[in-house]
Amino acid sequence: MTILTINTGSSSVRLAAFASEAGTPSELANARHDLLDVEPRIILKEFVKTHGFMDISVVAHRVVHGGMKFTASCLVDKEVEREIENLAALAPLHNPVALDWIRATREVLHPGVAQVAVFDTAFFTALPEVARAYAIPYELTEKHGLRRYGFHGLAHQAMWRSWHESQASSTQEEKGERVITIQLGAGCSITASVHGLPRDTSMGFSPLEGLMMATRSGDIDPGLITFLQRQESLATEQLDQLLNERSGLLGISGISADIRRLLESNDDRARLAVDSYCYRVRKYLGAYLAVLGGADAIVFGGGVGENSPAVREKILTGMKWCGIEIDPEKNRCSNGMSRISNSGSQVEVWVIPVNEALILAHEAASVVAADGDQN
Ligand SMILES: Nc1ncnc2c1ncn2[C@@H]1O[C@H](COP(=O)(O)OP(=O)(O)O)[C@@H](O)[C@H]1O
Ligand SMILES: CC(=O)OP(=O)(O)O
Ligand SMILES: [Mg+2]
Repeated sequence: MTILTINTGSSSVRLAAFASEAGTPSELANARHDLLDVEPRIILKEFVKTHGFMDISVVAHRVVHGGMKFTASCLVDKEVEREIENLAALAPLHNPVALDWIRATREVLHPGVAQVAVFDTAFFTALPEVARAYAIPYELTEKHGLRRYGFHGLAHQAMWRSWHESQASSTQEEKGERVITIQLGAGCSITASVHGLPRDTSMGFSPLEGLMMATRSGDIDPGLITFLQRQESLATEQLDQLLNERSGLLGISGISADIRRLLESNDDRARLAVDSYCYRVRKYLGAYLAVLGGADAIVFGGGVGENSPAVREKILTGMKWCGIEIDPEKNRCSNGMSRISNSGSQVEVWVIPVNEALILAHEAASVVAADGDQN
C-alpha cells in the first residue's frame, strides 16, 4: 500500500509518500513547497508523476482545527468536509488550505482513493481541565465548546516519540519522562508532557494564543483587542487579519516574518522582535518547569527550532540555576537529531527533526485498517 501524506502549515506544504505493509511505514519520497503561489493540483500531479506513484490508495491530510467533534483521525466524507469548513474561522491560516488540498486530491487522484483527516487538536483532547479552562462565564464555555484545544499535536507527538526512542537505547537508569517540546516554525507552540501525555500547551482555542510567531501575535491582553476595535473602528475580519497575518515578528520589526532576516539585521526593531520572541519562549519554559516540577528533557523542533542555534542559545542562556546548560559547540554544530546540552546539565536539551509525516502515515494506515475490519 502506498500512502501519500499532505501537511499544510501556515508557510509551507509538505508532501511525502510511504510504503506500508504490516509494519512501520517507510518513506519513499518527499517534497516541500512554500505556500505562496502554490497550486495544489499542479503540485500533486507533478509529485505523483515524478515518482511514478500510480498505486496511492490512501491520502492523509493534516487538519489543524478539529474542534469538539474530531478527537481522532477519520475518513473524509462530505459531512467531515463541512465541519472542517465550519471551523475555518478559528484557524484561518490552516483549515481553508487543508480543504483546498482535500478537494484537489479528489480531482487529481482516482476516485477510489481514501482520504483521512488527522487533526492537530486530537492529541490534546485529554488535556487536564485546569489547563483547558478559560475564566469566562461557564454557560458560554459550555454553549460554544470554549476550551484550550491545543495545536501542533502531530509535531509535539513526533518530537516526543523520537526523544522516547532515543531513550530506549540508553543504558542509563530509567529516566523520568517530564518533557517540554518546543515547536518553532511559522507557527510556534510549547507543550509540557509526562509519559507522552500533554499536561499543558501554549496554543488555545485557536492557533493564535501563546508564543510569538512569524505573523501571529500570540498572547496579548484581550483589552487591547476591544481598544483597537473602538479606536481604529476595526471590523472582525480586519482584527482577525491583523492578529494572524500582520503581527508577531513581522508586526514588531516591520521588516520580515522570517527570523533569519531579522537575525542578520542591525535595525532596532528587528532586534526587539527577536528578543521578544525568545523572551516569550523562555517565560513559558519557566511556567512549564513549574507545571511539571522540573523537566527531564527539552526538545526543539520546527524550521526555526531545528535550524537556528542563535535562537536556541538566546532562549536557554543563563538557566544553569534550574539545571539547563547547553554546550555552545554542540548547539552550533547540531545536525539532524542531536543532544546539545553539556554532560553536566541535569535537563537534557535536544534538537529533533519533526517528522509529522510519519505520524500522518501511521494514522492513515490504522484508519484504513479499522474501516476494513468494519466492512
Ligand atoms: N536556518 C534557519 N534559521 C532560522 N530560521 C529558519 C531557518 N530555516 C528556516 N527557518 C524558519 O522556519 C520557518 C518555517 O518553519 P516550518 O516549520 O517549515 O513552518 P510551518 O509552520 O509552515 O510548518 C520560516 O519562518 C523560516 O524563517
Ligand atoms: C498550528 C500551526 O500554527 O501550524 P504551522 O506552524 O504549521 O503553521
Ligand atoms: Mg509545520
